[in-house]
Amino acid sequence: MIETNVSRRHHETFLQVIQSYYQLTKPRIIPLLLITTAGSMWIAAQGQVDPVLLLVTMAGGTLAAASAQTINCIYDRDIDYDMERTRHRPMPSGKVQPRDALIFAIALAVLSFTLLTVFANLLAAILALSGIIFYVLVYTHWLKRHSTQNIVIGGAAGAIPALVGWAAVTGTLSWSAWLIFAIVFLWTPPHFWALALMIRDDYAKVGIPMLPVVEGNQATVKQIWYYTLITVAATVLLVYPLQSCGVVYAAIALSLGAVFIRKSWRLLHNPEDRPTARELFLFSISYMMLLCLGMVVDSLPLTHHLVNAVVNQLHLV
Ligand code: HEM
Ligand SMILES: CC(C)=CCC/C(C)=C/CC/C(C)=C/COP(=O)(O)OP(=O)(O)O
Repeated sequence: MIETNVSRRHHETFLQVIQSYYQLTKPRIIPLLLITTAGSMWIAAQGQVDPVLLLVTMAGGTLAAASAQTINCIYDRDIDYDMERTRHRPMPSGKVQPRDALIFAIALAVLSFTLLTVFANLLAAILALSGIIFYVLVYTHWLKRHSTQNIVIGGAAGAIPALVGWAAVTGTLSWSAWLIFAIVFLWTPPHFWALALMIRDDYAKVGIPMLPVVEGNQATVKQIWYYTLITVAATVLLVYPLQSCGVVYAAIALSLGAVFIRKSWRLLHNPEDRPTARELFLFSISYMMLLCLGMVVDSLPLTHHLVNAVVNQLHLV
């Protein structure tokens, strides 16, 4: 009986340790990063992605993002302790020691690099590694605590998974790859600043110079508005002049863009309204997810057949 209790306690502790390491990787953000990788892979492969390559690239991307986030958790443990939203993360709550977390992060990065080099290619591996380095050095160390433009420039790290996907399929980077990168890059300010408007006080408390803290809500919603317009305009360039996507993607991108612009417009006229900011933040996630799924669906051979059939029918009429 006593033995059973002891082994149950060991079991619980083991599960808690696993859970703490899992939390260090900020796992809720990773699926969307992978969806941008997938969108890019499908366009690059013209709708026919090798399932093994897909699996390897997703795994490599996951490991790289997890490594980057873990190092960010180590570095930011001081401010994470002071903010309500982040106080219960494994580092500030003392569940994982910095040294152990660092070993974990390095192991993840090495695994990611090896996996991508062996089963995808060196360019994909180098890009993923540069994503980690950029996120840690440029965003976390250099900009986050020092500039209102922290997430604009730092946001480039979050756009790198799209490049990884393209590189994994083709071994090179093309204009379309850079355009998908640009779409995620330009989308990041509306995504993050909408959230920053909601949790401005938390950032102010720890002295992080997020735009709403330093320049106020009015200036922030104006910036969100401009970035929203440029993001939507950028999504169209994949159709024309790059011709990497067709009508199905165009319809999806324009419909999503219209909603994104409408919500951003509402925030522009209600800069102090938290529910409006929250709505835009939540929509930004659906927007990126559906846009990338639109890229995938558009690129499928079946979609091309259907579109051609419809066009032929229209010609006959
Ligand atoms: C520098 C750029 C970025 C910053 C500063 C940022 C910041 C944040 C923050 C602070 C949250 C709230 C998370 C929480 O409550 O713990 C969040 C949520 C989220 N972010 Fe971002 N983000 C950035 C870029 C991205 C990118 C590139 C993606 C994916 C393409 C992304 C996907 C998400 C998702 C899916 C959520 C919701 C997670 C949930 O359900 O809780 N973010 N972001
Ligand atoms: C290819 C590759 C490895 C890319 C990795 C890039 C990456 C991890 C991007 C995510 C960006 C992000 C969610 C930042 C959170 O900001 P924060 O850490 O300031 O948020 P917090 O206030 O919640 O700590």
